[in-house]
Amino acid sequence: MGYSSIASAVSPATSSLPSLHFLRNPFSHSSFHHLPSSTSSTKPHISLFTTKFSAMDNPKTSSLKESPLGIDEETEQQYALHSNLLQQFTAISSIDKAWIFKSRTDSSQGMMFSVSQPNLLANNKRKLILSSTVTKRSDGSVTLQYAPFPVEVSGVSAIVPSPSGSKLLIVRNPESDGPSRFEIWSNSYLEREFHVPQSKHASVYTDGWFEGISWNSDETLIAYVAEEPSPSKPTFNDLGYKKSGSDDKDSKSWKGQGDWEEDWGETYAGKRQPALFVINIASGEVQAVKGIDKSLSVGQVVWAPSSEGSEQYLVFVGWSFETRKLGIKYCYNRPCSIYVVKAPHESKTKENEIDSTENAQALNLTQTISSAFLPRFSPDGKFLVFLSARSSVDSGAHSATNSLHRIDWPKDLKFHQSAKVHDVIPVVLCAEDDGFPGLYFSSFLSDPWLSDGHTLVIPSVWHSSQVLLSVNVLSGQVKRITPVDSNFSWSLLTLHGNNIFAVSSSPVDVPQVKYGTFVEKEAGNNEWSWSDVSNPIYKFSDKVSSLLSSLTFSVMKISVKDASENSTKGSSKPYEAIFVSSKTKKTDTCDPLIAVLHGGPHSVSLSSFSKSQAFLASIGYSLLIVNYRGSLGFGEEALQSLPGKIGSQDVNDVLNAIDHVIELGLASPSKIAVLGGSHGGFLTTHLIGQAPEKFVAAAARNPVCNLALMVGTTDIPDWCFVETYGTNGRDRITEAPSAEDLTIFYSKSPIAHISKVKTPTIFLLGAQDLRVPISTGLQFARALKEKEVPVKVIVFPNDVHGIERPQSDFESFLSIAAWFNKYCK
Ligand SMILES: CC(=O)N[C@@H](C)C(=O)N[C@@H](C)C(=O)O
Repeated sequence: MGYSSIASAVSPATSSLPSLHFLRNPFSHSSFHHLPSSTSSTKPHISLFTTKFSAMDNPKTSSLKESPLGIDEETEQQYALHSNLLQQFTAISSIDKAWIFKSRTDSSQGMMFSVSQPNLLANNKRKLILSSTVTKRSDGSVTLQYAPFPVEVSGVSAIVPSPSGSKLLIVRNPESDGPSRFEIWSNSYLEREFHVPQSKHASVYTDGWFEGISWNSDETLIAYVAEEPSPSKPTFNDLGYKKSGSDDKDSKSWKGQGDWEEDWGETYAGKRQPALFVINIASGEVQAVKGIDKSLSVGQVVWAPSSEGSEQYLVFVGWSFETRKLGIKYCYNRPCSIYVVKAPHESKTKENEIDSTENAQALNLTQTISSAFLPRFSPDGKFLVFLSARSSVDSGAHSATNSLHRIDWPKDLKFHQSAKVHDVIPVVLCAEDDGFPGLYFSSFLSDPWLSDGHTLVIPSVWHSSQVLLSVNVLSGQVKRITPVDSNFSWSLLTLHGNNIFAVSSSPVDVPQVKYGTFVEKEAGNNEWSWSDVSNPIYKFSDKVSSLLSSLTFSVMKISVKDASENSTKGSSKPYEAIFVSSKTKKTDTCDPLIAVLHGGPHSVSLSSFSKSQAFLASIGYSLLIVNYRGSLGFGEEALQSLPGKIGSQDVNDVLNAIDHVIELGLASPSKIAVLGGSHGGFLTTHLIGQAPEKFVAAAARNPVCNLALMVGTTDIPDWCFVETYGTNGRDRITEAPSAEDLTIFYSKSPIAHISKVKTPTIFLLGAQDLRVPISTGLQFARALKEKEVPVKVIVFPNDVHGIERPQSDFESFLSIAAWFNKYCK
């Protein structure tokens, strides 16, 4: 999710740990240094309006001096004042993943942590691996002994241990048109290395959505998802067209562009056709899986259980589309199904070629449900469990409450399209006060099972926190297994048997690794017990530590103001806001307040650690992070109350939450700023138009300011219809909106209120954003400038919707701090 809606797990860290670059270890490659696609450019950002209008203000209202650098003196001072602190926050590492391996001895096991840390200078993320040994003490607790140093891994796109833990697959994706590299490591040596050329396939998907990399049970084959080779392009030379078939490159010919093909939109630029492949790790032979209709994009592949001598099958998710591919990032409303297909096997034909075509048509196992993804087999292979976003598909909302399902797997491998789909956890419409609000998650561990073989452990959003749940997939019983009295957020790292490693954090507490185990009490009264274990990277700056210890947070319930007789029960229940403030009240006056608004709108701000928010709180702001109705984690009725009412219900929920803290004496009405991205930017720019007296400063990151402009240029025009009209809007979706549609889009947009805006506003815009194209933010900023409202715009030329590249993120929050300090202190 974007815009810190779900902050990543982060650990205390130090930037002074040595990084070892071994020439030949599993994670480094001497000749190939992979950078995430978004990190390759070092071009400076373009700050619009910097010459004529100084770095920020309108010329008529500002008397700021312009420095030769194009930065005014005040901004320079602010940058100098806060940049070092922001760097210290930026340097805090995140614990991204962990793997636990089979026992070395009865009491100890090997474990590996993957940790990342932004590298501002290189504008990429440093990835580190730290090994450790877990030792179980007689009292049931564990200790972790880490290797003395982490190892930096570069150029690695995916790390996937084999089921037995005796082999490790390392995938290195090409930067441009080189091959994809597969390395198979065994203990400490490289067993095999294969280079798969672009003519076979382009990059392997490691995006967390289409991604699926799966070892078969005897560890001889790996199934994975990769981009199909690009379609051939016409070649021309000085005589005209060069007939196809000749791939020769010479200086006298050139490649044309060929037909344009739709891709999957935001963050998937150029990704058109994820397809299935299997590599044999003895021979390096790569086969495309046959029998899958070309109209399907596929992902999330796993091997079906197999017995010796029987055929092997693959289970995967397929996404189809009608006339165009609509953006898929953050959009769970794209219909998808689970399929089964025979895995390719090598049988020699007359011509001695590998043939894997017979009887190979993929079968859709979930035709009765509009969405089925994240397939996982039970350890005994008797059933297949999957998640469904059918509420989202059926309503058109981009994300909604999920449900969990089960199919019994046929022993005789005779598959039926009409396989019975059992409901394990249905969609929760309206939760009892402290009851389970429904399932909200979109990724699983590859092996999420407790030792009984039928209980899953999953993370899920529960109001403003992420908790861990156990789900018995036979009985449908759901239990919250992280402490009920904790309002921290938890994420799952790995589990083994009934032992869980997780990370827990809060807005004012850096992530802490936790160990959880199942304590068997009297019959039927088993409990989970949680303890702290040492963090993989444990040192961070004393300054950050002391600033964080001066902060506190609470989760507030806010009563709904506009509930009517027609409102559903779920939409009349209180929503929540996370309030972060200084522990000590220094004077009679309150600290200035920033209302922080997530995007989506069907996303959530979690009670987890976010570096940028902690930085703003540390420099003297209280934060009110509002989970307005429509957010994930509060049941389906509350979520579905928003589509059709954007720009009013959500705006009023935020104003109501702000009034709540003012009434409690926690904020001063004259010192309120607002900050949000995407739909949170829609709210930010709406609020300064609809409540112009309320806000003294605003910051909008890739904001939706004009739906009438966005609808024709975004990768998700359907979103504009559904959020504007509600579920009925699905019938109006078209590439050619009518004049009536455009009028309604305009009237529901922040731009409709522009004449009232007077709040100084900073805009942070990613020029590569396909979701909310830069034109909508620029139009609003230019209109404000025309009205002589103080405006600053920073455009990040190589950033997409999330503006997450380290230098862009750093400059964004430093500039937001400077802007707020100028107008809101
Ligand atoms: C579905 C979607 O991407 N909506 C955008 C307008 C938005 O608000 N995006 C969220 C997810 C974000 O935080 O970027």
